[in-house]
Amino acid sequence: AQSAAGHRVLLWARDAQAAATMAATRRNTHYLPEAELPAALALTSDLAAAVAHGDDAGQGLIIVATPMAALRALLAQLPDGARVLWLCKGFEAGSGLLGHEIAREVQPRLRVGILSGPSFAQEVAAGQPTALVAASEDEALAQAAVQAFHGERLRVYTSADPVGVEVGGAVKNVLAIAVGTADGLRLRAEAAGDVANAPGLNARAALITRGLAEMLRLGLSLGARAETFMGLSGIGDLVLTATGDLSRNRRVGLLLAEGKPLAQILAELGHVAEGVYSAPTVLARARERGVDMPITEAVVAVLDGRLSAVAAIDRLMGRQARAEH
Ligand SMILES: NC(=O)C1=CN([C@@H]2O[C@H](COP(=O)(O)OP(=O)(O)OC[C@H]3O[C@@H](n4cnc5c(N)ncnc54)[C@H](O)[C@@H]3O)[C@@H](O)[C@H]2O)C=CC1
Ligand SMILES: O=C(CO)COP(=O)(O)O
Repeated sequence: AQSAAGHRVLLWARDAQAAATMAATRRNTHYLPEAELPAALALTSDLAAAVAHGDDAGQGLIIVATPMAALRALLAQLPDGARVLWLCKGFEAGSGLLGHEIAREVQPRLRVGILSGPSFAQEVAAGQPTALVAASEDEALAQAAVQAFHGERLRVYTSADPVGVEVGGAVKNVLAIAVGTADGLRLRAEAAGDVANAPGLNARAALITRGLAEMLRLGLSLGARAETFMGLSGIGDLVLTATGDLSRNRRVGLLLAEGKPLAQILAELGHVAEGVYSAPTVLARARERGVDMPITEAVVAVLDGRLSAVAAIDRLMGRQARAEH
């Protein structure tokens, strides 16, 4: 998309063979087979060259489009003052940190922001209409993201709430696993011709809405603004990921409901499902702050193999009655 917008884009891949194959075939057959790479897109496996190109003496934009697990190492290699946006969504496993917290820890002199929102990569690559949000405490950087990416097929809004945008992106992945699991149970029940007691469409709407309440509670406790969760990176991405079958996190849930072991699901997926890695850290950070996140808690227990999908629904339904807000 950036090439199409007329920018000089140099795409870095850590694997030299993969970079060479993409340069020759103009396809990324493993990760995005449907898309033809634009002719103007250059490729390299030389990180220093990619960083120098993206930094462009502080005038360019570096976009980190790796899983969350690679963000820390990449940020540490960027020069002082570089302008960087990342696309990854999650809490770092182990440290439990969000992207902007990692940046503050490893490279406080970067100018940082997040590009997030409901955006399946396949649809973006196909030029299908998409709306995103660029979030940064640095207003000029958010505007630079708009300059770079906003166009006929991609609307980019700005936000000054990176905390809210990152919490939304991280928590919606966990909730998509929950909704995928419930939908998987429904599909199984329908196939067996016995839907009595199975979670249906009512349950899906309840999980999305009560999940949004969990996201909001955690976000507020971390300093986010409430209105961010009503936006593209909150409810927008939650609806997309929880209900769209292109979602890898939703697919993890669908397969958990079939009783498949998590290790097998992840091996077959071939892509990252960030919710699997974020779920325990979301829960840990929520507990630190005394925030109640029962759906997240159920997802963690199902992923750990401590609770079956059916028992998770029963546990959520069996909770004590309370006020909605
Ligand atoms: N695929 C999508 O529709 C969207 C994904 N995201 C987020 O973007 C991030 C990346 O997602 P995808 O690209 O879809 O995942 P993916 O699993 O499909 O692809 C990951 C890519 O990162 C590379 N990679 C993995 N580990 C790396 C490392 N240590 N160093 C350098 N490169 C590494 C892989 O080779 C591959 O090219 C995730 O945090 C995801 O939540 C955000 C919006 C949409
Ligand atoms: O973040 C996404 C869409 O906005 C992609 O979701 P998945 O990682 O679940 O595929």
